[in-house]
Amino acid sequence: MTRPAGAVSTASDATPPDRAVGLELQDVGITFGSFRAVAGATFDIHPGEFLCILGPSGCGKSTLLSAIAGFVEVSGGTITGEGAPVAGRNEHAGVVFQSTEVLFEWLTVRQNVMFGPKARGLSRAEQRRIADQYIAMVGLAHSADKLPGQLSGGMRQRVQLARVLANEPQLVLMDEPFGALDAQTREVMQAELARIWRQNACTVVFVTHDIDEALLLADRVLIMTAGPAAGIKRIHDVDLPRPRLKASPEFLERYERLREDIADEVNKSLRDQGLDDGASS
Ligand SMILES: Nc1ncnc2c1ncn2[C@@H]1O[C@H](COP(=O)(O)OP(=O)(O)OP(=O)(O)O)[C@@H](O)[C@H]1O
Repeated sequence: MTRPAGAVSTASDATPPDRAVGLELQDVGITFGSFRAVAGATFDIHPGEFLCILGPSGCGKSTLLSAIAGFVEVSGGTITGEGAPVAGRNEHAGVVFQSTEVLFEWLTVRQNVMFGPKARGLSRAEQRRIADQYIAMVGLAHSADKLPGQLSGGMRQRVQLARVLANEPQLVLMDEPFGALDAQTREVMQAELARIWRQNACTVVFVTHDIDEALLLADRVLIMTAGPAAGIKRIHDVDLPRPRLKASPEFLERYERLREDIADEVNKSLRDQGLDDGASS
């Protein structure tokens, strides 16, 4: 399928899937020793939605995502899923990190992706079927027998995505997964992710620095305040039909709204770091 440059095709009319999970965060606080990273974070994650989290560098986006994943304990408030508190590792969640260092370098692409299905105790035939399905989905069928060290950065990121998706998580948590990619690979990956999200009918929470990326992908964009004690500044509904075109007047108008909203927080954060305000414009 040919798409205009910069367009990401996602289903705006996708029916909320039965299997997708939602979460409710109520007055969540996260501290590291005496340092309050996040305070008073209250918001819902809707089942089946694509939620992007934007905020100044260092404000607490990864920390919040880690708490949702259950990697970091909350020091106050609650995170609940389907009415029950999420305790410990969130079993519904698959996490995609910015770094691809989490790949097993001594295993082939296929073996990396088979890892989850194998851990779930599926038969070898089933492990391979699932792995090959997700490897094909991220466009790496021709590289299934290669080692991660033989792949480019973008291909490694796709292996990581396939490995997480092979666990068929109901909730996919992504921490700037495309941050290290060149612009062109990033666009391809954004489109691929949008397609997989639609096809797998899962809930996605996606941390990014990039307003364009958030507007291309998200149903809603959550803006965090500058830290310490970062909270939720505002949540924007992205009421744009898909596919979205970066150059369209509607897109640019939303972009400006988000940019204005985030600018104060970025400036505050830069001031706190002793950097010039002008650098953020
Ligand atoms: N394990 C930790 N121990 C102590 N402080 C931490 C720890 N993890 C994060 N922090 C602090 O919490 C704050 C939020 O960090 P976090 O990595 O969540 O920010 P971020 O918004 O994801 O940053 P970036 O945009 O630069 O990736 C920072 O001040 C950071 O130094």
